[in-house]
Amino acid sequence: MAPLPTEFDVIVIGSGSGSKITRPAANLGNKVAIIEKGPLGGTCLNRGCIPSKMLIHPADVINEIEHAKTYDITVPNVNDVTIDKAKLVNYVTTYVDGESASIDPMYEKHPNITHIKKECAFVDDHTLRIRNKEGVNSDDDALITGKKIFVVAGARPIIPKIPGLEGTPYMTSTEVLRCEKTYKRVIIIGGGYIATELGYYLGKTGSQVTFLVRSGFVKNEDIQVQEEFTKIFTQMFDCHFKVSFNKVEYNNEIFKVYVTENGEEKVYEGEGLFVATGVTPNTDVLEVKNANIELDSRGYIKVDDYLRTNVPHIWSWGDIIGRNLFRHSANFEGEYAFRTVFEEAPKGIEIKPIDYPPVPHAIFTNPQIGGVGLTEQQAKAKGIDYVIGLCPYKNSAMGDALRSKDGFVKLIFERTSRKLIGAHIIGVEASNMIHMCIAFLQFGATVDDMLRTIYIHPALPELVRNAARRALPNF
Ligand SMILES: Cc1cc2nc3c(=O)[nH]c(=O)nc-3n(C[C@H](O)[C@H](O)[C@H](O)COP(=O)(O)OP(=O)(O)OC[C@H]3O[C@@H](n4cnc5c(N)ncnc54)[C@H](O)[C@@H]3O)c2cc1C
Ligand SMILES: NC(=O)c1ccc[n+]([C@@H]2O[C@H](COP(=O)([O-])OP(=O)(O)OC[C@H]3O[C@@H](n4cnc5c(N)ncnc54)[C@H](O)[C@@H]3O)[C@@H](O)[C@H]2O)c1
Repeated sequence: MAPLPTEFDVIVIGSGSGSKITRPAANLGNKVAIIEKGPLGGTCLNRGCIPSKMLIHPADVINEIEHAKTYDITVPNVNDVTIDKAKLVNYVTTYVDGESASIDPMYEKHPNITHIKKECAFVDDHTLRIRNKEGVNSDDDALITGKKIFVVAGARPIIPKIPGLEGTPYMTSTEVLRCEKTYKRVIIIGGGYIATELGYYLGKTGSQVTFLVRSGFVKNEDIQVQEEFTKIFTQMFDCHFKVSFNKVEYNNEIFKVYVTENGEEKVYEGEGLFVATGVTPNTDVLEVKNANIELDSRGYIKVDDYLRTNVPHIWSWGDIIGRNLFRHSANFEGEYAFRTVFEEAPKGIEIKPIDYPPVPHAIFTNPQIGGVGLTEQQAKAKGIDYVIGLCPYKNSAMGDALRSKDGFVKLIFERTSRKLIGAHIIGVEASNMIHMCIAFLQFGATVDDMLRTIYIHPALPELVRNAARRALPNF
């Protein structure tokens, strides 16, 4: 490898939403270093959003086939429907690896970009060491300096300290997404985004899954969404709640998970164990303390309303600041950082603090969940006088056509202004349906605005109108 240039105008650490700076800043003539220890594209492309959704869709197809009898369609031997998992995983892996590899030449060919394919760590607030070996600092590590540094190094799965777990071949999401094997039984620890999405995928593609959940499923959702989700998921899969974990054993290719459940000691067995208990920021590996970058109590980087750290020439966003752990919010932040630092500041334009529109989310299970704005419990905690409108899927023309038994649209309005303050959807196409509510919320729509809108008949969004109608008598 040719010796690295040592001085840069801009250093970007992390190639996920860090991509919002790398090429745009280089196109302006800045000498940019992008430091990425893994494949280009970050978590979303390589081990997150993209591969997970590509695997979940075939699981949805299997689910549809299993429910064919609802429409009097006979599928011979419905219990024998199988999937070539190795082929599917191979297809998805090839796709994401190809997409990632396609970013490489864009960086390699750019005259102003130096792509450093190694792990880095701070030496001081302008200097980074480029490690020859991951996790180890050595005297022959190269050092580079940057005038402006953007820390967009994300987060990684956190592993709980359960006695016996360390050293066993458990899987995190990273391994599940590339696992070609179908384990007969998989035990899943966790009940959040990753456990439910990938647990659904595993459960529909040939494994018997057992969810062991510390508290309950999808705890950040509106309380009624949590209840509906739990009702549906427990009909589909073996689910256990209020579980505490005592120890894990792995012998003869079988995991045994020892737990206490409702005061009773129990043991669950499986050939696979999937741990999905949240993430931890990559600030430790980066040795951000050497740059005196302030962290919060959980180890996430503290930034102000301009995404600046306490060090004036260092900015940060995305998972590593722990605000919203989504690719869409990280992209929004990255675009703000580029605009303010490289476009507005040099022109002397007064920089405004980042103004987040409502940050929506979706969970791509079956049923899907889509949400934006306040949950009912948040509205209550804030002392807001609110009005609810709720319409089950089955009370709509398209819901009937789909033979929906479950799911609903729930809208929350502020009583005096009549404005929408929260929308929560659980059911078919919830991740798409929520978008009209995102727009209504962002543009300050009232219940009356929502009812002055013409909805296509008989499309699913009529459910949103029906929920708004049902709110009216409650004002
Ligand atoms: C299984 C799964 C499914 C998901 N599904 C969704 C979804 O459907 N929708 C959604 O919005 N979000 C989803 N997410 C979350 C989403 O992937 C993240 O919020 C998003 O990718 C964060 O982007 P980022 O730019 O902050 O960090 P990342 O994309 O994680 O980028 C950080 C990069 O920094 C690199 N890095 C870290 N430390 C160093 C170092 N010391 N030296 C060099 N390089 C370093 C890492 O290799 C990484 O590539 C999912 C996550 C997972 C795990
Ligand atoms: N569709 C999406 O947008 C999507 C999909 C996947 C992941 N993500 C993002 O990735 C992040 C990480 O996802 P996740 O599912 O790992 O986190 P999460 O916070 O959603 O869920 C973590 C789960 O693990 C449990 N848990 C935590 N500590 C535990 C412990 N010590 N023992 C047992 N259980 C424990 C929690 O109770 C919870 O059920 C999410 O915050 C989310 O923003 C988003």
